[in-house]
Amino acid sequence: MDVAHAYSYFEGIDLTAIFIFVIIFLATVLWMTCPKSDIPGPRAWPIFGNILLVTQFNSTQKRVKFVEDMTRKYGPMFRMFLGPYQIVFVQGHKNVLDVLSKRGREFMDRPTFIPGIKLGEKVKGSSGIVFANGDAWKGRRRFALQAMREFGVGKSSLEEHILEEIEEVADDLEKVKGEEITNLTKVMTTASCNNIHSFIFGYRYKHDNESLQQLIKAIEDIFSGPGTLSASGLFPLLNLFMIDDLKSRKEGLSKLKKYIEKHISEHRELFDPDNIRDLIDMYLVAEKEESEQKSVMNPAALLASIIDMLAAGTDTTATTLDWSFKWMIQYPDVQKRCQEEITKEVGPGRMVRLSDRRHLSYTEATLMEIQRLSNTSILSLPHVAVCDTTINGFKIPKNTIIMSSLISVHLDETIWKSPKEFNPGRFLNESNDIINKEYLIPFSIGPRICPGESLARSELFLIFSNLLHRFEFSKVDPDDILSFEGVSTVTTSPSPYRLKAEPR
Ligand code: HEM
Repeated sequence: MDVAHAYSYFEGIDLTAIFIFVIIFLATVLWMTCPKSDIPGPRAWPIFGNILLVTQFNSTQKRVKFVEDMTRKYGPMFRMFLGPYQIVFVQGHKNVLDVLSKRGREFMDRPTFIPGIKLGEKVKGSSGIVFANGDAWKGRRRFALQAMREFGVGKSSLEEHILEEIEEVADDLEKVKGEEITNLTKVMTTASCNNIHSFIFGYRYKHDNESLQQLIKAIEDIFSGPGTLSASGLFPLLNLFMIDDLKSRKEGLSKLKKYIEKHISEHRELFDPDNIRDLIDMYLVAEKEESEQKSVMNPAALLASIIDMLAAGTDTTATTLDWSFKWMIQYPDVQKRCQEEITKEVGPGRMVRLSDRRHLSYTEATLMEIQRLSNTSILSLPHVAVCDTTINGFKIPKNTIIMSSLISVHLDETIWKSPKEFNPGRFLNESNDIINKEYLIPFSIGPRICPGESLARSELFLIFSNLLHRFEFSKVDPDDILSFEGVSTVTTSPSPYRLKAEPR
């Protein structure tokens, strides 16, 4: 067709009208395919949703500020879309307790359909506890709690292990007495990893042991990544040019897997049903008993559950301890009052034991205040709506991902007077009894509440009180200005700081 012919072909057709029609058609298609929601939030695009914002949320170290900015724009309940998946942020004690506890069963699953989560489970070889749902989750979680009762919390063997650990931490601090310490995080990570290690594998390492340091490095790799709601898990091409990559998490998981595989095969070889030594032996018993239910207890699930417990139990506890001493050097009067209480109730000649806890209310209240303000896990872990439901009048379709802001409960002005102030006294009444426990939820609440809570609380209490008993912690220079804004990866840790420890 020559040009003259082509021109005559369009003669009589209004090209402007066609152009407008095409634009309207495309705009309608775009509008119809945009993810929609009842809940306020930024405009989401077809296919991608709010991928850039989600990436920003994952990679920003100032996650608290990110959530504050979004709240200012869209209100306390807002949403973003990771591709087609809606993520709803729930804030304030009323809504958070409703979602996690009162109607916890409606929101108790994990979003295992998210590619970032699937990828992690693939590396592990199975789901363990943290990202399992249904009967598999229930069975393994029940097992972990039972093992903790058997070998952990309340058992003198675990207390002895923790006290041994504290002796080694004290030796480490003694070696640098009066000098500037900038790596308290490392000391605390070593201690908490060793504690959980002794519970799972039946023994602990000396601090300078190479295997222990490699184990810690693997756990750090898992926690330094973007977390599970990763944009690059959904669109792997993004790995090429975004910081939001999953590489370190994958590497950490593979290293942990290798380490644990070696221990499991050793346990299988030496297994003696009349001498159950640790969590792995217990699992081998359960595995045999549950042979009918291979989907719950099987070798891959054992391995994945151990990875979960090692990873979940190390970084969280260490980070809380790291925060604790930062608060203590900022508030020397609180530190002094804890020390006076410990000296009065325990005396100078022995270590603090778990049985001393009920006499050390002020020290206990101080740890509670530290957890309230430190918020190691600001948004808990993702949950998912298991059915169509509502939150605070907003429609929540099945499979909506829910991020419950634990920090918003801890800073809720309707519960706490001057919530940003550090004041352990808010957890004590006039008779020195602990109060206001129900609104302190650093371990979350409801069906998914952290199964390691009792173990972690024992560790925190023993390490914190014994170190205060032995050492005076202070700023290196009284003029040092400390920031209490956290740095977020998977957990939220204190920004780097320096301190010194002098034997008392
Ligand atoms: C200070 C220390 C700790 C803190 C602040 C903490 C906090 C949390 C939080 C907020 C969750 C998410 C709960 C939810 O989804 O609603 C969780 C889950 C979990 N934690 Fe901890 N945790 C700590 C120590 C531990 C320890 C020592 C263990 C080791 C046994 C552990 C094992 C787990 C496991 C396995 C889960 C997943 C539970 C499930 O999905 O059913 N945590 N933790």
